[in-house]
Amino acid sequence: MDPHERVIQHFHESIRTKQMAMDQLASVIVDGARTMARSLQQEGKVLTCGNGGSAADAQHFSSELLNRFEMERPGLPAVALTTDSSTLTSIANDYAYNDIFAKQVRALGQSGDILLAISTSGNSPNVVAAIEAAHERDMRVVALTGKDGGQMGPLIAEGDVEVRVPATVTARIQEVHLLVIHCLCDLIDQYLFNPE
Ligand SMILES: O=C(CO)[C@@H](O)[C@H](O)[C@H](O)[C@H](O)COP(=O)(O)O
Ligand SMILES: [Zn+2]
Repeated sequence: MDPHERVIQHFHESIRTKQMAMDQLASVIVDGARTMARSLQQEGKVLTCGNGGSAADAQHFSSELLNRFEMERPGLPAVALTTDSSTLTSIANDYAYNDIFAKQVRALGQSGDILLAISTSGNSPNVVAAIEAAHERDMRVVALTGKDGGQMGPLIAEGDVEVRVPATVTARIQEVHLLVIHCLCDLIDQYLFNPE
């Protein structure tokens, strides 16, 4: 094992995946940002969820909305459903781990809100359940997925947007998800605060 070579290989694969994603995903990312901006313009909010690295991504996105991305502007309403350990542990303890996001979506979600659902496999049962809960609440879903979209793919309904990264390795998919999140933040700011 040559560690230097392995690092170079990670960079090469990340660059290649981002290039493929750029070619395939630019317009669907624009759709996702437009869907979110429209909701925010109409007093909606964004709820975010995911597991592991995707939980970090969910929090990353919500903090950039609540505070700011690159532009000076008022905070925007977003809630990461991954952060309240009392709520997460009580739902997991009293009901099931699979319900940790769905129960929060049913409590906080209102018609016209957005769920940003992040899963590299599309198969995390708690994220799948959150999408079902969001649809019950008449919310739209912006899903960041990868691989074959997993169980989340078929749940994408009219008005929802799925950004499916064309890759199978979790780390590569996550690296693109972060870039997509920054594109969404930038476009939301443009739609809301710099319209033509
Ligand atoms: O960050 C990583 C791997 O790079 C892990 O923490 C990863 O996010 C976790 O294994 C997740 O549970 C994977 O869930 P998902 O992306 O399939 O929904
Ligand atoms: Zn990771």
